[in-house]
Amino acid sequence: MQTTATESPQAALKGTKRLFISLGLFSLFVNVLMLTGPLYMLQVYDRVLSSRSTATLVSLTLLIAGLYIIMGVLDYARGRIAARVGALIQTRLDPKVFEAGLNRALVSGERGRPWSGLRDLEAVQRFMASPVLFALFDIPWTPIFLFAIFTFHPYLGWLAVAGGIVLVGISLANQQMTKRSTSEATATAMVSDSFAETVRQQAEVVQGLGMQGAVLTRWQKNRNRALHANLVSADVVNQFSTMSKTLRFFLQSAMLGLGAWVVLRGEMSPGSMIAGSVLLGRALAPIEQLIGGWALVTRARQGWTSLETQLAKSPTAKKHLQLPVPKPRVELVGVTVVPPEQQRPSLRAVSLKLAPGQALGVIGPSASGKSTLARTLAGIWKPVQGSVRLDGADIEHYGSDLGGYIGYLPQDIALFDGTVAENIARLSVAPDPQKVVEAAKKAGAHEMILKLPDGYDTQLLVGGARLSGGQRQRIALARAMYNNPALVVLDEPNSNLDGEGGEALMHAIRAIKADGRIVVIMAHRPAAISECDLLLVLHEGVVQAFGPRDEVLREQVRNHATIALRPQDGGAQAAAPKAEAVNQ
Ligand SMILES: Nc1ncnc2c1ncn2[C@@H]1O[C@H](COP(=O)(O)OP(=O)(O)OP(=O)(O)O)[C@@H](O)[C@H]1O
Repeated sequence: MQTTATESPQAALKGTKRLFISLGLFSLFVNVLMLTGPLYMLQVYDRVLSSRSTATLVSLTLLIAGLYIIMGVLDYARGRIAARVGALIQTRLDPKVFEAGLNRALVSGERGRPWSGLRDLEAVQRFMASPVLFALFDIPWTPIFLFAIFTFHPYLGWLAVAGGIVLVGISLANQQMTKRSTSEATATAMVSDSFAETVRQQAEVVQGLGMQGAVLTRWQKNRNRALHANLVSADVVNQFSTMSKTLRFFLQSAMLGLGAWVVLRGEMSPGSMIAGSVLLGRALAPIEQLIGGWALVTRARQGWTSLETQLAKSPTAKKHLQLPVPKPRVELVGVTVVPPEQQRPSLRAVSLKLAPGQALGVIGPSASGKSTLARTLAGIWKPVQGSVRLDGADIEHYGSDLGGYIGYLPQDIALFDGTVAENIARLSVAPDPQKVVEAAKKAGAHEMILKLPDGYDTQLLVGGARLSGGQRQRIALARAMYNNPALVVLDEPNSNLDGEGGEALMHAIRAIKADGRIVVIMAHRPAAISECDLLLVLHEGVVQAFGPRDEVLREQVRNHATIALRPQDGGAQAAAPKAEAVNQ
């Protein structure tokens, strides 16, 4: 059976039909073999006891022992098959669900929201591996067992049918009453878990600002709601489970009682009386099992539906013809960008061209669109209008290869669980040591990394070294430089750097330029643009100026001086000559 990744839950079921048919066949044999118990009793009571033949008893017992062994093997086999179908579905859907989680996180508004994808999938897998699934396969046999009871005596048959109807009623009521509490328990547990995770990640802020009490109260609110919903659901399930169990016990005794009465009337043998009672137990067992495991069924069903919606919403990466490795030429043509889930563009009609070996500095006040431009250049946000071109091709046409051609250093740096080398190599399975060291050297981080406890093999995050903000930023810079990307985008690269780190950054920018590649630096601090040839000034998402750095700076200073010197009631003209003078 292929384990290739699929795009939807339905597609994940492809090819499993045969496995489900074999589950049905195994269940058929298991259920047929279940008849051996009642048949054995029938024989023992009606034949052995009356004939007093020990030989018949021994041979019957040996026969039934063999049949029970076969039944056990078949039951075990169907359990294995079902668990593997569950695992197969999970393996097939895992990549798509994981990707859907990533896509969802890219939509800013969704980033902090709890996401249930992987848990939904696990719920489906758990259900497939549970005996509750077999209750569904066994239920079709209930009418057959009931029919067998009818063959003993219609009275017994009717009693069994009545009992069955009451149990089905109980199971439907159970289903109805646990639906709401189960989904509430799932949703609130997710919210509280996700809050706990955020708090754990921000433990230092929580400690530093004395927020422990407040976060605990907030977390407990949802936690308790989940607990309450779980309790309600467990109580209901327990209540119905007990009802059904008691009813079944009673029915089995009632069956014996009714059977005895029928035997006394001479209308049935004593063996049928016992066999009828056992058959009744078998007929009702799947219903009882379903009632007990209903929470699992509901959760799996919710998970399946939720996966269908989530995966349908998550865009599928288009297949692209693989383009050649791009040369470092970048062009923005009328690029307008609206951040995800926002209405207003944060970048409007930006056009510019960058040639190999050029460094562009982007400046502007807070919220002027610098990070938006960085994300757009890195292909994270797509323009609603215009296009970003790398070596003449729209960056979208590079598909998933794009990341390899671009180096991106975001404002919020995240390193991953792994060694320094693995982090620099962007978590590739087999990092190329030469390329790792080359990137670190170009980023001016090599010496700093060598001083770490295990150098490039220093473990980061889980159980590993705690790095300073500057060290993290320098490793992230090396990661952006890995494999010599045609375009390197640095969003506030010097926010955490000291003098040495700042010098390393300048070294990195010079290295990119010397290689004839392109670097774009979003900057707040003037030091970061000292190596830039070009400067772009953004204001409220609009280009205010673009051109050679010194020209743009001069223009900016002139404008600034013009505004600063402009009399409140006068015009710019009056101050202009003075501004000129300022520039000279
Ligand atoms: N993740 C996001 N989701 C939605 N809107 C965003 C997001 N990031 C930024 N914006 C919006 O885009 C606009 C431009 O923000 P951007 O981060 O690009 O500015 P910036 O110039 O980088 O600011 P700063 O210098 O403070 O980092 C802002 O109005 C902001 O509300």
